Amino acid sequence: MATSPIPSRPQGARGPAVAFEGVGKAYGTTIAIDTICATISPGTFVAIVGSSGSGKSTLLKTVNRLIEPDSGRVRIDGQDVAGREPHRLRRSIGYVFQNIGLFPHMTVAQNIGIGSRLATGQTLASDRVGDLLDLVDLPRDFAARLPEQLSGGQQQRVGVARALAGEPGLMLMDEPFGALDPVTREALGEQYRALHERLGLTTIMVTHDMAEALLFADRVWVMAGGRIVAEAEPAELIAGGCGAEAEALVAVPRLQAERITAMRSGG
Ligand SMILES: Nc1ncnc2c1ncn2[C@@H]1O[C@H](COP(=O)(O)OP(=O)(O)OP(=O)(O)O)[C@@H](O)[C@H]1O
Repeated sequence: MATSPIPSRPQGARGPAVAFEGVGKAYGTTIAIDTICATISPGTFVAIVGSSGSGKSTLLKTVNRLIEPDSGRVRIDGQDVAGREPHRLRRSIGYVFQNIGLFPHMTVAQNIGIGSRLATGQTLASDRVGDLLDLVDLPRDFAARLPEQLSGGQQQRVGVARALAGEPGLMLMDEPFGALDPVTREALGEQYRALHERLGLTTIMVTHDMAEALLFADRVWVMAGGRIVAEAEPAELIAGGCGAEAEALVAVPRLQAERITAMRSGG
C-alpha cells in the first residue's frame, strides 16, 4: 500500500498492549475458549491459527466486546474492556473481516466515513478519504464508486481503509483476505504488514493460512480445543519443537515448498 503521509497518527506511535487474563467462553456444553492467558506487547503483529472450531474468532471478538466472556478479562493498555462502553470501544479499534460487508448503496467514500458519521454526524473530509485511499493503494477517484463496481480485493482494501479511518492503534482482523485469490491475498498481506509497521499498530489476525501467519506475523498463537497450545515466533515454529498441533500446521507450507523446489530441480 502506498507511502503517502497519513496525517493523523503521530510519528513513532505504537499500538496498545493487549492482555487476556483467564478468558473463557462456553456455549452450552461447548467450550469455545478455555481460560486463555496471554499477552501482546505494544506494536506486535500476532497471528492466531488453528483448526476450524478451535476458538480463534471467539477469542478475537472478546477484544472489541462482540463476544462477552463468561470468565476472565481482556485489558487494552491495562484497561479492562468490560468497563468501556461497547460502541466507543469498537470505534477505537479497527476491525476487518472476510467479505467486509460494505454498504451496497453507499459510495466508497461514504463507506469509509461511516464510523465518523455515526460517531459525530459529520461526513469525513474528502482529503481524509483520499489519504486513506492512498494508504490502501486505491485510486482517489474510487471514492465515488459503489462497492459493486469494485473487485473483491479492492473491496477488502476499502474495508482496511474504513477500519483505519478512526485512527486506531489496534487492528483486529478475522480472515481478512480469506476470500481472495492467492496472488491478491499475498499482495494484500504484504502491504498490510507494511502498513502495520508504518502506522505503529498492534495487530491480531485470525487466519487459516499458516504460510500467511509465518510470513507476516511477529508471533504466532496456535489454538486447539479452545486453548493456546503453542506461542512462538515464526522462525521457532519452523524450527520445530512447538508441539504436535503446531507441527501439523507448519508441515503444510513446508511440504508445498519442498515439492515445488523438487519440481524446479526436476526431482
Ligand atoms: N454463537 C455460538 N453458539 C454456539 N456455539 C458457538 C457459537 N459461536 C461459536 N461456537 C462454537 O465455539 C467453538 C469455537 O468457535 P470459533 O468460531 O471461535 O472457532 P474458529 O477457530 O474461529 O473456527 P473457524 O476457523 O471455523 O472460523 C466452535 O465449536 C463453535 O461451534
